[in-house]
Amino acid sequence: MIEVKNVSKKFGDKDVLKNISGVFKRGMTNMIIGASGTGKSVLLKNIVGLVIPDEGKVLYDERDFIKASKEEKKDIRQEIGMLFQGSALFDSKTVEENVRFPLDMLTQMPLDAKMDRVHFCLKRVGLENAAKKTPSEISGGMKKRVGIARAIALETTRYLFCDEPNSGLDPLTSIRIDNLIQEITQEYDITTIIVSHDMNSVMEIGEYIMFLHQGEKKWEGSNETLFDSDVPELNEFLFSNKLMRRFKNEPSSA
Ligand SMILES: Nc1ncnc2c1ncn2[C@@H]1O[C@H](COP(=O)(O)OP(=O)(O)OP(=O)(O)O)[C@@H](O)[C@H]1O
Repeated sequence: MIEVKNVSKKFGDKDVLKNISGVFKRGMTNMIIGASGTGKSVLLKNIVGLVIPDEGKVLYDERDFIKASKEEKKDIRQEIGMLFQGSALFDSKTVEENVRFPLDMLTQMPLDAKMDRVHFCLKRVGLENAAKKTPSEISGGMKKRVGIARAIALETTRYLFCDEPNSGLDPLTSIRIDNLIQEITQEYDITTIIVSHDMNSVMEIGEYIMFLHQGEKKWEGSNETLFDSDVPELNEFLFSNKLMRRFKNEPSSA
């Protein structure tokens, strides 16, 4: 579980995050959603320690990340897997070398054990036959899978952060990636936080959703309750496209 308590952040005189609190539970796909420029990525950066909040706390299973010693921070970082926007793979390395990268950087494991782990992770994401390929030889969806395999390569992974995991993917591949992230979250009992403005993803896997608007948390809930809200900013966000407006105006056939 990750708890964010009263987090605020200013850049210059601009309040980018205003007193944000929320609980991201273990074994659940938690999402931070909102329009562009509303503070989603800055909140994620505050959670992972790339940005230090001006005020507030970030607790990793009760461990205060901001106040933690260097050693404690190192321990927490070993438990974090990141799936970056655009996958961020090394083009010159093979798929297998990309997945091995965190093991090379952060562990003293013998090579045999590393390779076993790499192949286990590649198998889990359905890429056991692509181990020797380079990123330029595989599709966008496969690259995301490599990114997921790399994010869970460390056996210590307890937290998974995904920044726009579906960017650049077609809707069907996006849903497959969403489902894979959700399965892995449940299977390994990970606390997953996904930053997204993809409504398909939100509806597919948004078990806990935090909606940000201009740096403020305006709503929280699940994909089950998303459409019951009377928060104008959320409704404006949800019904910003024609398809959703049509869905809103169609009487239910149920
Ligand atoms: N390092 C920084 N210095 C100054 N301003 C910043 C910095 N990082 C982000 N901002 C500003 O903070 C605001 C929120 O940015 P953020 O990247 O969190 O938005 P976002 O909701 O993730 O948007 P998008 O969906 O487009 O990625 C923006 O106005 C951005 O310009």
